Amino acid sequence: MDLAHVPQEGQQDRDPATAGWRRVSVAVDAPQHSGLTGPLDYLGPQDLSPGTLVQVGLGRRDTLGIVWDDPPTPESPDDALPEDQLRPVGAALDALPPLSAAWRRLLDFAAAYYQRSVGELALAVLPPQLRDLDDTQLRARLKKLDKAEAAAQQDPVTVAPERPALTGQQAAAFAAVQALAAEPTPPPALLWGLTGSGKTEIYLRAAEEALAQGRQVLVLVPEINLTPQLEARFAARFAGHTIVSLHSGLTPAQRLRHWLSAHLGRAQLVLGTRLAVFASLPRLGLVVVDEEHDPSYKQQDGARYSARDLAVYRGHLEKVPVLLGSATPSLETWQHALAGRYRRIDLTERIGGGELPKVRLFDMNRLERKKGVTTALSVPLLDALRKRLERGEQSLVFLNRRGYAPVLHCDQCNWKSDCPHCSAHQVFHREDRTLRCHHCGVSQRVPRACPSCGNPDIAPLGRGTERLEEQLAEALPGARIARIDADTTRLKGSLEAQLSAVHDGDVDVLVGTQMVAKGHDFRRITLVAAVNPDGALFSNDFRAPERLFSLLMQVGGRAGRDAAQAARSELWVQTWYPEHALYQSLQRHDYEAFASSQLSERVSAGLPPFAHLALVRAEGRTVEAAKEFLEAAQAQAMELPLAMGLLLYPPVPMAVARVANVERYQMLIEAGHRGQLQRFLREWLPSLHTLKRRHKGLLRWAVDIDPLVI
Ligand SMILES: Nc1ncnc2c1ncn2[C@@H]1O[C@H](COP(=O)(O)OP(=O)(O)OP(=O)(O)O)[C@@H](O)[C@H]1O
Ligand SMILES: [Zn+2]
Repeated sequence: MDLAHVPQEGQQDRDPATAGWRRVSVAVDAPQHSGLTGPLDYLGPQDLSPGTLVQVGLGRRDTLGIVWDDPPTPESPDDALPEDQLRPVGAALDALPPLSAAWRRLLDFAAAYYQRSVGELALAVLPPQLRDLDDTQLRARLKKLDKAEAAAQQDPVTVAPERPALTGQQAAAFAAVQALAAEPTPPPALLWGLTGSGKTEIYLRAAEEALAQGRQVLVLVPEINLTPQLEARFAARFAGHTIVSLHSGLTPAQRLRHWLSAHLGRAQLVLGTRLAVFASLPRLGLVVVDEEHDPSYKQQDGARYSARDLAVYRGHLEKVPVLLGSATPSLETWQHALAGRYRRIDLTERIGGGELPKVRLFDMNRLERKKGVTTALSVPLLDALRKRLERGEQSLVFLNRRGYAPVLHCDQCNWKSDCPHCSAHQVFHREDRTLRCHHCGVSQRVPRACPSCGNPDIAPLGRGTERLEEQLAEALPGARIARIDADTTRLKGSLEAQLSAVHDGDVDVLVGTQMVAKGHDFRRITLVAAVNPDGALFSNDFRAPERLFSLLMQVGGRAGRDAAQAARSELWVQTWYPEHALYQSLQRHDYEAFASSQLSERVSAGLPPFAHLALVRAEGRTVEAAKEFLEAAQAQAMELPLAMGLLLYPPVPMAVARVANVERYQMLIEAGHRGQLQRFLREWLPSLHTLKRRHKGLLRWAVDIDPLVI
């Protein structure tokens, strides 16, 4: 039943205050499972423009809504409630200019594509504080914003910022970007450039151009905290301009302020993470997506959108250029470029003649195997590290696993530190003597003896960054060793402090997870070593090799950025499989060869970008609940004519099947055409809401379109 419109007592007697009002549609946060997907009809004044924020009643509560576009004329009069049964809208937030038609079309598209209700998505991407303010309070906030901006205008920056002369290649790339911007409907562009080839300078120039034309620029980055340098470079280049950031680390008040500044057209530059793709920008002129291949552009809960893909759609909608930058583009983007749908712009040389590090594939099979000897730090690697120390150069040791050891183990009874709530081990963290589950977060003190047999000799198995740091300290006495991972950077500002210690040369050997791989412009690193990267070669996850290749290229790209040292820069890969095609391409820095071999595997396996996937996940109190729901859902799907030609795989447990005592199952759907998949889902998914009510042990289900991990 349409709860929003249950006529309240007395409502039929039309209030004279609403005389002459008309039918308006309003997007409200009605979650999908209530069965209301589109905007709802209300009564509103004649002059209420689409995009205005209004208070409306929804069921028994009041909520914020957005006036959407004119309600469609219903096909039959029965489809719409008669006007005298519609509820009138409440107060409007008039202080705020309406959200633009382009913004509403972006939301319409995203909601339809990711199978969410438009109101739920639209309200979720607005700053949360907007819901709590009335028009008067909002006016006060706007006044404060005016004051702050007037104060900033007081000391205008007069000195023009320094900017380097472009290299020949950069000049050509920039000319290509300019040509793109001049087209009436610019296609998206892939800026494919080696690490350290000066991509950022191209973003800066392109931004300058757009700003000069009075347009706004949106720059998306994967994780803002990991790239303080990029932010600093934009801030330095555009001193005197209004730059705001949008990401989840802001306080609610900051987020509202920054959002307002963008919405009012005052912020000229918006730098943000994936959620910023939904920023309201009335004069958008350019979108940049840095490190476009990065998995963090994909939202992992709620509406699981890809900010990269939505950025491309937004560019198309608003006819503005979208620059996708990467040294190792996602295979989706690469394939678009190969097919000519995206324009490709290449930067093939490092700035200042810096060379890419020489890649050494270190064959672990050649090591003498002795029990108890650590293989993470092979003798030749330690020698190489010592050499750097003697020369006063820096090294980076990369291991994508935090903690001390992934598991504690008793070799008498074979006890392992399993998480009681998840199908995963608890990771041993030595620093605070805890066992912690990285899936559900549960943590406990390390037991003194084996909880199962009492053996006091329980030992860590395997190695994380914490242990690696300890082993390095033993092997390299006197070396200044630092570690950067999610554990050492929990406190606000600690990452920045640690990064600047590296930049200032206060660190000899840096140990870290993928956090150290991202765009840091370290100048003194001449050796990068990946000590144990093989795991991804044989993963079930078809994207694992792609991620490993880009991670290694990216982390290797931290070495040799200073031309003077580039010649002796090395990337070491300790591997049991030196002949593997992935490593062979890596050794030649040959992304193209890697991409082409991956793409041919994907063609034959029927995987993206040649097929389109959707994943339905179900979580239940029991395995049966989750599994049976998906089986019933599949049976319903089979009845639909639209399922013809689609592949519906049988439900299977997720890779980590149990998290926090919840059993997780998933079911994959594969289609040759995007449109076909979309039409099928639109028809099928609504029936799952009803189905859920019949499966009592089912906690929730969700759909993930274009899932990153399957
Ligand atoms: N034309 C230029 N002249 C001199 N220095 C430049 C020029 N362009 C860029 N640089 C400098 O070269 C270094 C590398 O450039 P930049 O960081 O833009 O590369 P990138 O391709 O973005 O690298 P990554 O992908 O590794 O982040 C930076 O220190 C930058 O300031
Ligand atoms: Zn757990």
